Amino acid sequence: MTLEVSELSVHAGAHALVREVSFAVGAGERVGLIGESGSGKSLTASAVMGLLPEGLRASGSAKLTGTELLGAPERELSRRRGRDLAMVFQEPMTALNPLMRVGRQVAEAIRLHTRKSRRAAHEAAVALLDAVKLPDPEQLARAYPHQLSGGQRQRVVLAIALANDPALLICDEPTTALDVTVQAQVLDLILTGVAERETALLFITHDLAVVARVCTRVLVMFEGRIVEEGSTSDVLTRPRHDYTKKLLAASDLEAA
Ligand SMILES: Nc1ncnc2c1ncn2[C@@H]1O[C@H](COP(=O)(O)OP(=O)(O)OP(=O)(O)O)[C@@H](O)[C@H]1O
Repeated sequence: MTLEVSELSVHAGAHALVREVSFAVGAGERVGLIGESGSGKSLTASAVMGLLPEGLRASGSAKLTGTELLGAPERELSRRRGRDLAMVFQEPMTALNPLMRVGRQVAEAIRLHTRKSRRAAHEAAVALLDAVKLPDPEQLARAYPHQLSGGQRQRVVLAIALANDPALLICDEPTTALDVTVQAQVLDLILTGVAERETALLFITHDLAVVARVCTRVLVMFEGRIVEEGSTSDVLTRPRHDYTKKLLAASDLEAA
């Protein structure tokens, strides 16, 4: 298993926000994490990445390719983030440096984890910008983030995330801020990117139509726990838990 999470809890003092969550994601597998706002999806992902907000504490276990992430020293975690473990969040500007040309940001992500020369890293960066279907990538590499559209920025973030062929990609609402047509293009790029690399994908969203398009398996969170899991088609057509039934009834999945 690429990612094995077992009995993961997140506490704020004595208050449990994530409660003994266990799941696994295999190489090349695409797993959705769904649930209403506040159910604990983002905190589960943050705990795995070692990026919990100040004051929150994780317990249990989260192993990436067999090595424990929880409680690992920050130096070890920052070495693994961007190399074995990459993420894409909702708002691309939080992941990009506004003062640095985008090509250089992709190249630096490569150089941080490999011994490539500056020139080789630049060439690899342009190839990655091309792979995420940015127009005229050689030229675009010289742009600053504010010169790009939201969809183009998220493509740059995806290029950075995939730059070192990570074992695991975590996406937290990566297309929620984008127009519907741009959303579909970015989802397709995520699908292609993980398929080419056999990357395990953990995909957080509250959009069930997105889950149906992207994920083969789905986990449903409610009040900090996983209350249901199964293949996407089973969960979306024959939900067992009352909460999942309500989630489906409230969604516009049939219209999508
Ligand atoms: N730093 C924090 N301190 C205390 N409580 C927090 C903190 N961050 C989040 N929480 C609480 O933890 C719970 C789970 O939050 P989380 O962000 O994981 O939910 P979510 O399912 O990702 O929701 P959303 O879809 O809105 O992002 C919420 O009740 C939230 O208010």
